Amino acid sequence: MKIAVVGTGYVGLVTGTCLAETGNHVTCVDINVKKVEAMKNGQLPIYEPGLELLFHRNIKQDRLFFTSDLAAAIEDAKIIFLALPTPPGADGAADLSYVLGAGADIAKLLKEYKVIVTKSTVPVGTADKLTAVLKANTDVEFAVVSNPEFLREGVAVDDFMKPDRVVVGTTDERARKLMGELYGPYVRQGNPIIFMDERSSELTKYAANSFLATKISFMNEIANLCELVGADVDMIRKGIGSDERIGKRFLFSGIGYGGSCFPKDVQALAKASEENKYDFKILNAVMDVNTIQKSVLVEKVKNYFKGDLKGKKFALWGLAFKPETDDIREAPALYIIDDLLKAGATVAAFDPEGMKNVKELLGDTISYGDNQYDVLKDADALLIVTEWSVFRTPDLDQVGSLLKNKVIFDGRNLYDLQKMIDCGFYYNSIGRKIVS
Ligand SMILES: NC(=O)c1ccc[n+]([C@@H]2O[C@H](COP(=O)([O-])OP(=O)(O)OC[C@H]3O[C@@H](n4cnc5c(N)ncnc54)[C@H](O)[C@@H]3O)[C@@H](O)[C@H]2O)c1
Ligand SMILES: O=c1ccn([C@@H]2O[C@H](COP(=O)(O)OP(=O)(O)O[C@H]3O[C@H](CO)[C@@H](O)[C@H](O)[C@H]3O)[C@@H](O)[C@H]2O)c(=O)[nH]1
Repeated sequence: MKIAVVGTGYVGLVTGTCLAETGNHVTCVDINVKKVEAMKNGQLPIYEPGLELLFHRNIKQDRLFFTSDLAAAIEDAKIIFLALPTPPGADGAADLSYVLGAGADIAKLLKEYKVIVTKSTVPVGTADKLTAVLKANTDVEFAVVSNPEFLREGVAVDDFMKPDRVVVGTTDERARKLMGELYGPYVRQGNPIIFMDERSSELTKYAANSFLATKISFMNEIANLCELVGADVDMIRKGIGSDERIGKRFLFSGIGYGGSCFPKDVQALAKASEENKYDFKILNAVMDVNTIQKSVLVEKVKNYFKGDLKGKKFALWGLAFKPETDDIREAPALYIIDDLLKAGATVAAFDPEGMKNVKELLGDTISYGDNQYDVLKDADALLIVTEWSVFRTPDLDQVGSLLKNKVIFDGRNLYDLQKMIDCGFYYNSIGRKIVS
């Protein structure tokens, strides 16, 4: 099938590449001309495990194309995916200008029936708004479909190729048939394509992200309580996670959820509720807990150093908002760096993939290492911020000898408490005993 994907960010590029992988002819279009040129030259603009292989294979076999010309991209496409940004506006509501703007541009180019699919995360009622924009600009028939994306960065290719479910919101029979045909190869293991109306589909995406964010904030509150009552959050995680009704996943307490989705989507759902005169109390609590949790690690540091961080040097392991991505949008590391710098400290950081983006954002306000040990020299303490695999089993003798003090603050609970005692570290993690 001929497909167009508008927007080649984390979602658009993965969607386009994975749709080409099952034999479709996919043209990806982006307004960022430099990015398009780089992709045409075989350069992948993001780090996403497994994507490079499929990207090169599908370009080489003439199934995956890039352009900045919208008309050329959509000319023969039966389905046009919109994978455009929906950032928070000043009031927290999702900004739909990219999606609606692209809708108007597409409408003016329509010559025959096409299916226009929103992959972007959009509030309830967007399909209606998009339909109205298209109708105002064309007399040609079309269908607007909601098809939210559930991929996680770092495992995006797997999530797209083998989704837990595909949600398709449409009341148009022709569109339903085309979407079913397109997604058939991705649900061969029996995971469902769940068809529903557009509004339910749009809300499903926000409900999923908000529920997951709620799980995380809940566990962060349990962790904070654990520290007061002398319990261990990791034991509690195991204890409740083995109940199938709760489930083992997404119960890890830490330094708050980040990334380009949870913070903005929880906020957008709260805003949409407010606009509908509904006081969604849980969401406000989830956001409040997350705001507090982002400062928990630096609070621990301040307590240890009796409030005086002036002139102290801190080593940071991890900058990306989660492992296996170079994405630093709403990364807890950025909040931690900001707090440390404001307190008069200096920061030396290492991240396997996230340093390029942080350098672009922060320049030399912090220093960077070539590897994780580089940043430890003469540091007053080490802070673990992202749980990259490479940080899981460090050479603790080397860590201890490079650091000025054998002090670790761990925002991801990577290490065994007894091991840290045996190695002579002061070790302060989340929701567990402080050991030294
Ligand atoms: N990142 C994720 O993990 C993820 C997962 C599921 C859903 N989503 C949702 O998907 C949407 C896209 O997210 P993303 O992370 O891929 O965004 P992104 O910022 O990485 O990419 C957006 C791309 O769109 C391009 N663009 C902007 N305006 C354009 C236009 N008029 N025409 C063509 N291209 C244009 C930009 O240049 C950029 O390359 C958002 O609504 C997001 O909430 C994201
Ligand atoms: O037990 C956990 C799991 C995650 N996190 C944090 O939650 C954030 C989000 O993590 P994750 O969900 O793995 O990454 P994303 O790539 O942001 O994916 C989420 O957001 C996407 C965009 O909407 C959705 O498509 C995905 O289904 C949804 O998981 C990160 O800061 C994690 O550190 C925790 O603190 N504890």
